[in-house]
Amino acid sequence: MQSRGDRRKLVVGNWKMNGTRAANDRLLQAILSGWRPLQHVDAAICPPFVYLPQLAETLASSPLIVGAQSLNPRANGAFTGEISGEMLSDCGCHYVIVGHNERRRMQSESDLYVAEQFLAAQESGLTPILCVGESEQAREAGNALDAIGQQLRVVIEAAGLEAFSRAVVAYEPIWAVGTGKTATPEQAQEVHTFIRGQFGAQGNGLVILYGGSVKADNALSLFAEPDIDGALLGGASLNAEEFIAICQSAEQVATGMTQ
Ligand SMILES: O=C[C@H](O)COP(=O)(O)O
Repeated sequence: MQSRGDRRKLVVGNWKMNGTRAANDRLLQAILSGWRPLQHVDAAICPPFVYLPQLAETLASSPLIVGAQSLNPRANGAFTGEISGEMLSDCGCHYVIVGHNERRRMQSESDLYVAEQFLAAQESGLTPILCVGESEQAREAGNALDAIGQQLRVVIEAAGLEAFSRAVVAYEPIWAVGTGKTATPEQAQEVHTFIRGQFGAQGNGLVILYGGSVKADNALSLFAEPDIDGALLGGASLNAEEFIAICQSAEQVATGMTQ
């Protein structure tokens, strides 16, 4: 049975709708020049679709992994403006984020649609990062775990538990995303324990990230929690020093766990 020490840590930078070719080059060069090798942590960057080839090329001989922010679940066809999983694989992606709360809200992506994306990602050889999280209202009403349980259940029913051996889950409380309000380590740990519990014995191997205003100065205390295996970063991933420092915090905690 896998334990906490067997799970690699993972830090994923979601650049959201930010960047230009020139700005990306500057940011990537700053990250690469400040990078210190990580033994127990994987690090990935998910830029906007149009910059995937740029990142795949720049990061090709680096330890940094490339991911995408979304995909259309169909294989191909008359879906103007959409991008398939096969296209993402073809562009050098390893991960793809599905169910990010910004897309659930702004693009009206339903739980069922997210489940289709999850399946399509795996069919294309990508590792989905499934985002779940509750609204502020749900938290205040004491319904946070119900809301998250429902989001997970729809994907588990569609894909099966075994599919999560090739997936990552990210807990992102909506009220903490881009707001500067972070869930306390204890609040996040409670939800991560709940999420892991939905997968039975298989949950021991599942990498579960926390996302929502993670910064260099709060990462260590979050990563120290037994069920927080890394972070999905927004704003902090646009700053090389912050991004590197957060990856190093994950390494520090992971190194402590293996000693
Ligand atoms: O995908 C990343 C999350 O939405 C977190 O964003 P944030 O770190 O800017 O709060």
